[in-house]
Amino acid sequence: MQPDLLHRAQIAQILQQFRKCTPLVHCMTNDVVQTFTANVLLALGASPAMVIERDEAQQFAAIADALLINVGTLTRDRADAMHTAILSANAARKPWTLDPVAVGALAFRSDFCRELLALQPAAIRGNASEVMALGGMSSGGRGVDTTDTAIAALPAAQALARQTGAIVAVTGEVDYITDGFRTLRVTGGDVLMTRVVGTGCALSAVVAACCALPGDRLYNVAAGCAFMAQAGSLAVATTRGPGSFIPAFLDALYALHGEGLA
Ligand SMILES: Nc1ncnc2c1ncn2[C@@H]1O[C@H](COP(=O)(O)OP(=O)(O)OP(=O)(O)O)[C@@H](O)[C@H]1O
Ligand SMILES: Cc1ncsc1CCO
Ligand SMILES: [Mg+2]
Repeated sequence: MQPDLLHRAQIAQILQQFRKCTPLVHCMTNDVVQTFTANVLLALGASPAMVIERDEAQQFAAIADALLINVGTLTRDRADAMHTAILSANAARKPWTLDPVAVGALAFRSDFCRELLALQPAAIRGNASEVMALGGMSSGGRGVDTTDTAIAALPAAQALARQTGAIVAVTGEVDYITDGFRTLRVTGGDVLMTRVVGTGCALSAVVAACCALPGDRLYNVAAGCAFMAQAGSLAVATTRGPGSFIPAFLDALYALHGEGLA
C-alpha cells in the first residue's frame, strides 16, 4: 500500500501557521550551506540565527524555538558545542532536528550521530543512504550524496523512528515522512535540486522550524518537505540550470501560497 499523500488544504494550513509563528531557528550547520539555509528560512517566514560557540549555543538553544544540528563539516569543537546545545534544548523542552550528513562512511561523524540518537531528536532528515546508514542497514552513500532511493530506505526510516521517537524524513525523488507507525509521502521537486548544494541541508532547517509548530508533528514535518518540493517544481519552470535555479527557488518559497500544493 502506498503511504498517504498530504492534502493541499493541510499543507496550506500548516504554511499559514508557519508564517504566523515565525519560528526562531538556532542553526548549527555546515560551512557550505550557511547563507543558503538562512535565506530559505527567511523566504518562508522563519527567523534563522547561526550561533556556534559552545557557551553561546548553550544559552541560545534554550531561547530559540527550535535547534538544527547538521554534521556536514563537523570538528571536535563543533561536536562538543552541538552536544551542549542539545542538552540545553532538551532541558528547555525545545525540539531539535538532526541532519546526519555523510553518515556511514566516516567514523567520527557516524559515532557522534549514533550517540545523539539517545538524546530524543524531534526529527531526523536525511537522504536515503544517510538514513540507511544511521539505521545500521548500509555503509552510507558517496560522500554527501545518496546512492540509494528513498523507498529503499523507508524500512530503515520506520525502524529509526520507532527506535528514537523522532519523525524521520527520508528525501529523494519522493520524500517519505514517518513516525514509525504512520507514513506520509510528498511528491514534486526536481532533479535540479540535487545539482545545487544545500537543498537537503536547508530542508532540514525547515523541518526543524516545523517541529516548533503546534499540532501533529508528522504532518508538520511532511508539510515542510512539501514547501520545498513545491518551490522546486515552480522554480525549474523558469530556470535553465543550477545558477538561475537558486534565486528562482528563493522567490518561489517566498511566493508560496496554499493553492497548487500537493
Ligand atoms: N530526483 C529528484 N526529483 C525531485 N526532487 C528531488 C530529487 N532528489 C532530491 N529532491 C528534492 O531535493 C531536496 C533535497 O533532498 P536530497 O535527498 O537531495 O537531500 P541531500 O542529499 O541531503 O542534499 P544536500 O546534502 O545537498 O543538502 C528535497 O526537497 C527532495 O525532495
Ligand atoms: C558538499 C558538502 N560537504 C560537506 S557538507 C556539504 C553540503 C552538502 O551536504
Ligand atoms: Mg544532505
